[in-house]
Order: sequence, then C-alpha cells, then structure tokens
Amino acid sequence: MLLGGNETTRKIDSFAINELKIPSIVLMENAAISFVKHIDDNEDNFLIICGKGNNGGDGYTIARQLFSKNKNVKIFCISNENMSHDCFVNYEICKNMGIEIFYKIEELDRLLLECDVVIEGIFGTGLNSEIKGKYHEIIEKINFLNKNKIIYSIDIPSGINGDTGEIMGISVKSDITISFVTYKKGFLKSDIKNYLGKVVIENIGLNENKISHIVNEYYLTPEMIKSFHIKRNENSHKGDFGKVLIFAGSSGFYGAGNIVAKSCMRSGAGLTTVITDKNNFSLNVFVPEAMSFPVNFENIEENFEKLENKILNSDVIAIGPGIGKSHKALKIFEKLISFEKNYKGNNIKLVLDADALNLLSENRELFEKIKNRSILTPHVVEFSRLTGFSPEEINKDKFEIAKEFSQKYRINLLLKGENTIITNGEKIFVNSTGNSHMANGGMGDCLTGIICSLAGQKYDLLESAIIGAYLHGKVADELLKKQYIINATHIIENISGFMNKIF
Ligand SMILES: NC(=O)C1=CN([C@@H]2O[C@H](COP(=O)(O)OP(=O)(O)OC[C@H]3O[C@@H](n4cnc5c(N)ncnc54)[C@H](OP(=O)(O)O)[C@@H]3O)[C@@H](O)[C@H]2O)[C@@H](O)CC1
Ligand SMILES: Nc1ncnc2c1ncn2[C@@H]1O[C@H](COP(=O)(O)OP(=O)(O)O)[C@@H](O)[C@H]1O
Ligand SMILES: [K+]
Repeated sequence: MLLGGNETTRKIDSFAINELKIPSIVLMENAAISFVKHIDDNEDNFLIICGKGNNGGDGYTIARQLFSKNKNVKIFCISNENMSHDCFVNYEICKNMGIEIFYKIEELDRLLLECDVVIEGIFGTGLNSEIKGKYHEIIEKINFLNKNKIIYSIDIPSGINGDTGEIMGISVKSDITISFVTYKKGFLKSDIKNYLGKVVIENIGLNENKISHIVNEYYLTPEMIKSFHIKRNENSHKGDFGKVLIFAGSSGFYGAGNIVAKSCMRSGAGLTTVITDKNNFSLNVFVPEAMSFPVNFENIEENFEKLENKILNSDVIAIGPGIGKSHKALKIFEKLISFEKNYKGNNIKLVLDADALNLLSENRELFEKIKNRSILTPHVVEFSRLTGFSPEEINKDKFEIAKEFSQKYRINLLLKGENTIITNGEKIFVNSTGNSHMANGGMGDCLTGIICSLAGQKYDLLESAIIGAYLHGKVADELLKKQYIINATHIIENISGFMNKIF
C-alpha cells in the first residue's frame, strides 16, 4: 500500500488530472463510489457535514450517491462561500436534487441527535492551520453528540494533519476513516489511533503501479508480503534453503545465540550453525536441529582456519546478538566479514544486529567490507551510535536519516521500533504490525533469526527484512488476542503456523 503525506497526495492528484487527463470531478466521483461501498446497507439516516474544499466536495458527492439509493440524507453546509470548483458543482447538484441542506449552527445539535450516521468532510489534506471559531465549535459538537452514532471521516479525520498526525487544535474522533490512494503518513503517529478508528484505504480509479514513480514509501500489507513469496520446489533439499552461520551469544548471553538459532530454524532455513564457546552446551538442548561451531575464546586465531571453510560454505551470516564488544568478538566479526563471496561465487549476505552494530560504530573502516551485501537492524539507540544523531533527532526525521545512511554506506537498513522502517536507500517500507506487548528482551534476536533464515531461503535482503518484520509483528498481534505478554519464545513457537497461513 502506498504511504504518503499531503504533498504526495497532491502530486498524485495532479498526475492523474494533468498527465492521465482524468477530470478532477471524475476522481471525486470515484472517491465517493469507493466510500459508499463501506457503508452498511441497513443504515438509513445520514447527516453529511461538508466544508468548502474538495473534502467537502467528496461529502456532497457521497450525499447524492446515498440519496440516489433512497437513503434519508441531510447535509450540513458549513460554508457555501469560496467553495472549490468541484465542491461547488456537487453542492449545486445536491440542491437541484432536492436534498435538504442546513446552514445554521443552531440547527446542528438537533441534526446530530436525529441521525444515525455522521459522515464528515470538513477538512482533508488541505487543512493548513489551527482550527478555530465556527469550525472548532462544529467539531466539538460532533464529538460531544456522538453517542450511539457511527462517525465516518472522509480521507482524514478533520483536524488531523495528514503529514505529521498532529491535532490542529481539535479533531473529529472517528469510528471509520476511509482514506484515498495513500495511507497517510500522519496516521503513523501512535497517540491518534482513537481519532482514526478503523482505517480503510480506497482507490479512486488509479492503478497503483502506474503512480509508483511518484511514491517511494509503502505501508506493509499482507498482500505485499504474499506477493514476495517464493514457492518451495517439491524436489528441493535442505541445501536449497540456505546455509546460515550465526555468531551470537557469549558467556552470560548464550540465550541470545539460542534464540537467533531457533527462530532461524523455525522460520525455515535449511542448515543453521552457531559459532559458540566450546564450553556452551545449551544450544544442543534448546535447539537440537542447529549445529554448533565451537571456538576456544582463549585463543581465537586457533579456530580461524576451520572457520574460513565454514564462512566460504555459507549463504548468510548473522552477527551480533549477545556477542559483547570485546577484542575477541571484534576479531571474529572481522574474520566473518572478510570474504565477500562464498565457494559458489555468490555474495555472502550479512545480517548485522546488536553488538555487531556497536562494534561497527567504533570501527567504521569495517563499513567498506559490508557494503552491497548487508542489512543492519538497529533500534533507535544503536542507530544513534551509528549515525551520531540523538534518538530524539532520529525520531523526528527517521525517514530521511535512515535513507541517507543507507545510501551513504550502501547497506539495507531496518530501524526497529513502533513503526519499524526498512529501506534500501531509495524505497522506504513501514511495518504495519507489532505492539508494545512484545517489547521485551530477546525480541530483536528473534527478528534477526527470522531475517537471516529468509535470506537463506533466497529472498534478497530487503525482502527478507520486510517479510521478517511483518511476520514477527503479525505473530505478536495474533497472540495478543489471547495473551497479554509476548516473548521471543512465543513468536518462535508460532511463526511457522503463521507463515503457513499467509503464504
Ligand atoms: N482531485 C483531487 O484533488 C481529489 C481530492 N479529494 C479530496 O480532496 C481533499 C483535499 O481537498 P482540498 O485540497 O480542497 O482541501 P480540504 O481538505 O478540503 O480543505 C481545504 C479547505 O479548508 C480550508 N481550511 C484549511 N485549513 C483551515 C482551518 N484551519 N480553518 C478553516 N478553514 C481551513 C481552506 O480554506 P483556505 O485556507 O484555502 O481559505 C479550504 O477551503 C482530500 O482530502 C480528498 O478528500 C478526493 O476527492 C479525490 C480527488
Ligand atoms: N511498541 C512496539 N510496537 C511494535 N513493535 C515493537 C514495540 N516495541 C518493540 N517492538 C519490536 O520488538 C523488537 C525489539 O527489538 P530489540 O529492541 O532489538 O530487542 P532485544 O535487543 O531485547 O532483542 C523489535 O522488532 C521492535 O520493532
Ligand atoms: K475529513
């Protein structure tokens, strides 16, 4: 699904009108037809509240669509002065059709009490300043008198800034927001969810592929995830699904390595090997399907010859969770990234997380070794160490900072958090799944395991990160329906079942 702010929406409209030559009034008609599809046929008693811009124009168009289905429709016109052209045309049609139109604010309370469904088209993407005066009063009334009513917002709940999600003084609290063409960037803001209600994105007669050159930001949907799926060949064998080498866990943090390995296996990798201290036997108990590559941490170099062979046999190497920042960890990290290609002549894909990122921040010359073949999966603090920006600065402008970082170092980036973003420096994908009940230790390790597993199964790194982040959050969302807290172990136990469902 396309993701966009007000400017993107304007660009799409302008492309549709000026290049595709679709008259704007046709787009408005299409928007109204798409909107009306979502209204329960049993509803009969509508009040449509219209502003004077194109959002109001949508309102008048929806009003006459419903009226033509013999519904009981009343319109509250906030202003009929300086209407946009298309708004005026549809207002005139409503008048000519004999739909009752009310103008006096004194009548609004009664109208709100009498109706069953309110559809508001006061402001959409054109809201440009703090809401005051009459408009403020009207929105206050809608929110106050909404008991037992369903409130629909056209495009954006009036009062929410489509770019930032900021409430511009006041906003309608909607039950259902039906938005056009793009999932609005402002909808990502966490504290406005109860203003948006359920969000539906509708088409206005444009083919998504034909406008993709205008948009390079996407909000993940199950359809997108499904479209990436690579079918398993019936006569395939374990070697076809990736040899994944994992360097994760160290004394005190063996759990991290075990979680990465188990989530890697459970999400389908062919062969998983974990580099671990020769004295750690927990891996075999926790995930017997995985192999271990025991190293003597007292004398790291002594393992390197055998390790080289292992590296050159790998398709993917995941590095970082629980390895610490010791000199020994750095030495192994350096060794693991020292070969660009494996025996088959393919790039060895790298998934770098946690301490691998901390080591990278302190040894920046290593960036040269990982370019064009890696994904970095920091949370905001790790990303702050990598970029030098504070977490506050990152959160304010994370799309741009993430994209620039990805371009500069030629890496793919997955920035974890409430709206995890994934970028290859050109496109940005925002994850639509996940919840705060999964915010606990080990969750990131589990994501690393899923991503390296998918990378082994021949998804490219960007796809692996997109699918991985989506599945990881989606499993947590599903589990939240029956439990309060979700740990990495819960995700691991359920991921395969969910992959079955989505693929
Ligand atoms: N072809 C298309 O483009 C399509 C567009 N579509 C629809 O158009 C919508 C965008 O329409 P839009 O650009 O006309 O802006 P809109 O949201 O109606 O608001 C602008 C009006 O509000 C006013 N105003 C603003 N802030 C204010 C404030 N604080 N307090 C008071 N007034 C304020 C502003 O007045 P001004 O500041 O200009 O005097 C102007 O009159 C979009 O969301 C979608 O629903 C669909 O039909 C699909 C095809
Ligand atoms: N509030 C939230 N909403 C959505 N996802 C979340 C939320 N909190 C945490 N997550 C997800 O949980 C994971 C936590 O990763 P991370 O911070 O690296 O944990 P750890 O290092 O303990 O394994 C990330 O994938 C993150 O996106
Ligand atoms: K609106």
